[in-house]
Amino acid sequence: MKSNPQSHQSLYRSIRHRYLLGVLIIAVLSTAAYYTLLSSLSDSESTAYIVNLSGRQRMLSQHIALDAHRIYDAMLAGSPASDELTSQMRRNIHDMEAANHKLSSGLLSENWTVDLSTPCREIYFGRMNLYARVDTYLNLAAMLLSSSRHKDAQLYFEQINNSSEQLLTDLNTAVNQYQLEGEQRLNRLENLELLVWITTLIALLLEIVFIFRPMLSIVYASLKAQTEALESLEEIVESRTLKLEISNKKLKDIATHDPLTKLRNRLTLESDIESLIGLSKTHQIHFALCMIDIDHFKHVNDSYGHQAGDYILQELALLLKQETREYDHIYRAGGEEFVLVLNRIDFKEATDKLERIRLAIQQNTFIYGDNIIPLTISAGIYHSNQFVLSKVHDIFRIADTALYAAKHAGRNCIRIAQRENDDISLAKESSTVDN
Ligand SMILES: Nc1nc2c(ncn2[C@@H]2O[C@H](COP(=O)(O)OP(=O)(O)OP(=O)(O)O)[C@@H](O)[C@H]2O)c(=O)[nH]1
Repeated sequence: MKSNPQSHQSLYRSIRHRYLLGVLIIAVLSTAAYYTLLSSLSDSESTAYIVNLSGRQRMLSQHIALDAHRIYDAMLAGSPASDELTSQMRRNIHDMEAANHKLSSGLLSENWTVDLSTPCREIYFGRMNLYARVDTYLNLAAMLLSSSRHKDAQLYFEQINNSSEQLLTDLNTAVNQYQLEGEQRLNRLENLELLVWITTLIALLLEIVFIFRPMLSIVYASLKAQTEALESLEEIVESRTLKLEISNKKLKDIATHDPLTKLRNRLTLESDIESLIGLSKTHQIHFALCMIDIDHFKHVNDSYGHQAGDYILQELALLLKQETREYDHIYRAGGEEFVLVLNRIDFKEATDKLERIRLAIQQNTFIYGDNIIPLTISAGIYHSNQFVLSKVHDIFRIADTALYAAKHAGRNCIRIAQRENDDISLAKESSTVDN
C-alpha cells in the first residue's frame, strides 16, 4: 500500500479549517460575554451612584431648610447663629450645588459621564424646572446666611420655607425617576446577559453539530481506512508468506525427495546417517543400513517398457513402506537402488527383517497391464555394532560391498558385512537364488 500524502494534506486542511472556525466562534462569544459583563458592572455602578446622589440631594434640601429655621430663630432671639451652624449650612449648600450640577449634566466626574434620559431632562429643564429651582433655593439659603438685616432674612426665610416642601416632593420625583431608570437598565442588562448565554449555548451546539462532529467523523473515517488498509496489507503479507512457505516446502521437497517414488533421496540420506552415527556413538543406539538393488531391472524395462519400470519402482517403494516401522526410513539412492535405514534395532533383528522384506518382494505379485512381472532384490546390510565407523562414505562403501557380494552370489539374497580381524567378511545370510 502506498501512503497518500495528498489525502493526508487535505485531511489536515479540513481539520485545521474547522478547528480555527470553532476557536474563532468561541473567541467572539467570550469577547461578547466579557463586554456585556463589563458594561453591566459599569452601568450598575453609575446607577447606584446616581440614585445615591439624588437621594443625598433630597436629604440636603431638608437639612438646608432646617438650617434656615435655626438661623432665622437665632436672629429672632437676637443672638447670632453659631459658627458651627453657619459652616454646616455652607457645606450643605455647597454639596447640594455640586449634586445639582452633576445630576442635571450627567458629568459625574472628570472621566465619568452618563447620558441623561428624556424624563430626567424634563424634570431638570422642562416644566418642573428643577435645576433652576434648586439653584434659586440654594441662592436664597446663601443670601439668608449672609444677610445682616432682619427684614431681608425674614424674606429669604419665608421663601425658603414656602418652596422647601414642593422642592422636596420634586426632588423625590427625581430620585424615583433615577431608581426606575436604574431598574430598567439592569433589567435590560439581565436580558442581554441571558441572550448572550443562550446564544453561546446555541453556538456551541451548532459547533458540535456542524464542526466538531463532522471533524470527528473525518478523523474516524481516515483511521478506519488506514486500519483497513493495514489489515489488507497484513493479509497480503500473510498470504504471501504462506505462499512462500509452501513454495519453500515444495522446493525443499523437490531437493530432498525423489519425484517418482516420493521417497527421500540420497541428499537427505547422507545427513540422516551423520546424525545416526552421532547417536550410535554417544548413546549406543544402533542402526542398520540396507543397500537394496532390483535384480535385472534392465530386463523389466526392456521387456515391459520404461513406464512399467517406473510403476515397479513406485510399487516397490510402497511395499518397503508397508514392511517397515514408522521410525525406519526408506530412500531412493538412485536408479533402481534403494536404501533402508532401520533405527534402534539390533543386529539379529535387522538381518531377519531384511530377509523378510526380500521374501515379501519375491512373493509379491507385480501386475502392470496384462503382465505379471516377477521381481527380486539383492541387498547388502551394514550394522553399527559391527564396526567403529564415523564416516558416511565408509558406511556406504561397506554396505555397497555387501550388496555387490549378494549380486555376485547369484542375486535374490542378502549379504551382511561383518568385521573379522579388521577385514570385512561377508556372512551368507540368505542364498536363495532365482535365476
Ligand atoms: N523405468 C526406469 N528405469 C530406470 C530408472 N532409473 C534407472 N533405470 C534403469 O535401471 C536399469 C539398471 O540396469 P543395470 O544397471 O544394468 O542393472 P540390472 O539390469 O538391474 O542388473 P543387476 O543390477 O546387475 O541385477 C537400466 O536399464 C536403467 O535404464 C527409472 O527411473 N525408471
